[in-house]
Amino acid sequence: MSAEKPAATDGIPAAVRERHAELCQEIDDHSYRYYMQNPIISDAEYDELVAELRAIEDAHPELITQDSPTQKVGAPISVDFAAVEHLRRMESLDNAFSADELLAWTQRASGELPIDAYLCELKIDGLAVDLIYENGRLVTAATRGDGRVGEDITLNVRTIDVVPDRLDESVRPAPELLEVRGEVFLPEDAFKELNARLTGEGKAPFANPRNAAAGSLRQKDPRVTATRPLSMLVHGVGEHRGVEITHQSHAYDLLRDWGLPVSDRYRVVTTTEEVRTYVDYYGEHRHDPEYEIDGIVVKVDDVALQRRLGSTSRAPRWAIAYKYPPEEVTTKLIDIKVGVGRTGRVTPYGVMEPVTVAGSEVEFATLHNAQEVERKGVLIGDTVTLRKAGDVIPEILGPVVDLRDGTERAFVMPETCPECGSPLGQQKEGDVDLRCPNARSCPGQLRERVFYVASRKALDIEALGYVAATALTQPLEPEEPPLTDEGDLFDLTVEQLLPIRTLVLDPDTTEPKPDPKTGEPKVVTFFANQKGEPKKTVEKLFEELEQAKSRPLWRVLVALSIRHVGPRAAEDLARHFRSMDAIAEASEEELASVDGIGPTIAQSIVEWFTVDWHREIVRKWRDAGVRMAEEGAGSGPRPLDGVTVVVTGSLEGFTRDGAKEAVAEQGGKATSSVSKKTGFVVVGDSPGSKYDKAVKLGVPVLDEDGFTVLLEKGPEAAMERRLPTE
Ligand SMILES: NC(=O)c1ccc[n+]([C@@H]2O[C@H](COP(=O)([O-])OP(=O)(O)OC[C@H]3O[C@@H](n4cnc5c(N)ncnc54)[C@H](O)[C@@H]3O)[C@@H](O)[C@H]2O)c1
Ligand SMILES: [Zn+2]
Repeated sequence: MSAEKPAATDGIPAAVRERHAELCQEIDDHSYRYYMQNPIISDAEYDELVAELRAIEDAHPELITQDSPTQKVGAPISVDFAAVEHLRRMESLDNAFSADELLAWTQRASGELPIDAYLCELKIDGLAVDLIYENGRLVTAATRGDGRVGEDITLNVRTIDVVPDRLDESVRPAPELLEVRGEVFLPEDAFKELNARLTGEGKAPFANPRNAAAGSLRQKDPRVTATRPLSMLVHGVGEHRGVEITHQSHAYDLLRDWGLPVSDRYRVVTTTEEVRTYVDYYGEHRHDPEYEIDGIVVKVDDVALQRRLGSTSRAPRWAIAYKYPPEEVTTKLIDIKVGVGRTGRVTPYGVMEPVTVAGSEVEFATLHNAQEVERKGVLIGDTVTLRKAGDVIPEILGPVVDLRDGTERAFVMPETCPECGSPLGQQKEGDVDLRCPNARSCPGQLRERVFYVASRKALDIEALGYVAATALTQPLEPEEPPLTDEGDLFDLTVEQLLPIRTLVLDPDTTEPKPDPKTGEPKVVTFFANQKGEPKKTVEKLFEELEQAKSRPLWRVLVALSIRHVGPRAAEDLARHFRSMDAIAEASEEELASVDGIGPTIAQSIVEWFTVDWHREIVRKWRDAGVRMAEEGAGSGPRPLDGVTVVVTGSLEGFTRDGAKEAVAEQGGKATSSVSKKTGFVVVGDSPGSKYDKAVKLGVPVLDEDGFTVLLEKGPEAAMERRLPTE
């Protein structure tokens, strides 16, 4: 190739030329690792390198050679496998990194040719595999390799359950020749189990499901592959004889009939707007499939038009991959610390070099328990793959083992509570969790419980946030905190609050936040201003505490932090027993006989009420005027408490206002605009954009019958009546 390179006298700055060469080398190295071993950078970082290379080549097309990573497909092939020449070239895909880029592509394509339909499908993050069936029998399976020649992995692919050895001929006979393309992947759960098994055997775990799938499939010994629950979905046809294929979707019908695994998540659409809807839908439902996806693929459905559009050196012009913003990044796991929660559970969490993923900066990720740390096989000091999906909490997937340098060390679960020093223990034999037994006065547990009393799930006291909870339970000054348990919460006085000075703790880690000016831990007088007068928040706090006293009984129950008693169980208990006393006096059997209350909850409640200081909390709250019983008939928790409902279109049995009143009567709120917080959207005849919005946001949709169920039986029963929206 070097002979083709233009001489240095062509005006390209030497630095650009050098960077170009460096990028080509670096990208080739990463490709080699990715396809042959395990990658050491995330796909997003890799894509950035490629984008930089492309930008240089766009500015200086003379630098482009056939050898550039922008011009070729995939990887070399390993000597561990025999080489197989593909009957038809296996291509890569061009990428669009924004919806606009994608739509520009569809608009350009439809401008050039009379395209009447696009097929949209998920871009599975697995490995490309080529299957060849001759007269219905699987004869070869191969990796993509460089697109022309791949590796023979027939024996390994035969171990995959969903790949038929013989095509099913019950609907139609198999063709003489059929080359099928698809993606092999390891389902998410199987990935987790595999890593647990590997670490249990003292072997290196995988960094993410895609690497695990590749490592499992490209085994020299197919017996090893057979132990890995790989799966496959097919998404294309190469060479074929003895069958006519008119459309991509037609191919999928045939493949499905022949017993090949075809996804049922693809859609054939006719407009650009529908392409966008599909992209948006899976943007919100990215984790519905059991495999990882990194984008969606849009293909021209008509095969004759595909042929007319043809291919570049590495990718078809009739398809494009839209990539979702990356959710997986790599970062350094600096430390593993432990925190103590509201119920005394002590949980390890990873402290990482801060990294931006899915639009937010992530620095911490829970690791649940010591066993989980072991199962994931991560060491302190590892580079790890971190995933943050939407508003889901960030998760460490696994270590990048190839980057270890020997300085990494294993996490050891501490034996004492990080907040109060009490020796940790299991509550029951066989528990995976370790707990701090010092429930009443462990500052960590008390702070978390007080914070929880104020949460939306419980008494909803906005002015009592994490700093206030810290200030009340663990101030720097005065020495005696106003609260030594949550019993005195409703008896606080302004005089108690004003002298308080407190650290500002980070709710995620319980570590002090630094003062940006000094770098020292930040200390505040939370309730008093500089003159020592109460701040606005004090008035608000007392107002909200007053309001909290008349919240429904079930919320009071939740606020007590009885293990296993969340909002749902609390509602069932309140509805059945109607007073705190009745619940406190009920036997385990009586409790367990209530609908929705199992033996675990029943036992936990009885145990809770045997503790003196617990009963004291109830007594003090009652004395302070906190509601301890449902008042009169019909004023109990209603099925739609806290649920917002939007009714759109016309219903037969209700007028617009009638429907709203019916919702309000059951404790719900009828609103007119759909948001993520909407509980249900009820659609009558000719619903409009609200229906589309509900589908887009994943809000459950009900018809009129479902609405009646919602009013009579509540949200849970209504969920079972939700309309399919896919
Ligand atoms: N982390 C690393 O070090 C590293 C190194 C090399 C490559 N990579 C990753 O691989 C990508 C490049 O690989 P590529 O050339 O395979 O391109 P690609 O993954 O962007 O797209 C092409 C491939 O998508 C697959 N695919 C999945 N679902 C499909 C569907 N429904 N229809 C058609 N094809 C589908 C096909 O196997 C096809 O070969 C990079 O963007 C990067 O994300 C990462
Ligand atoms: Zn403790």
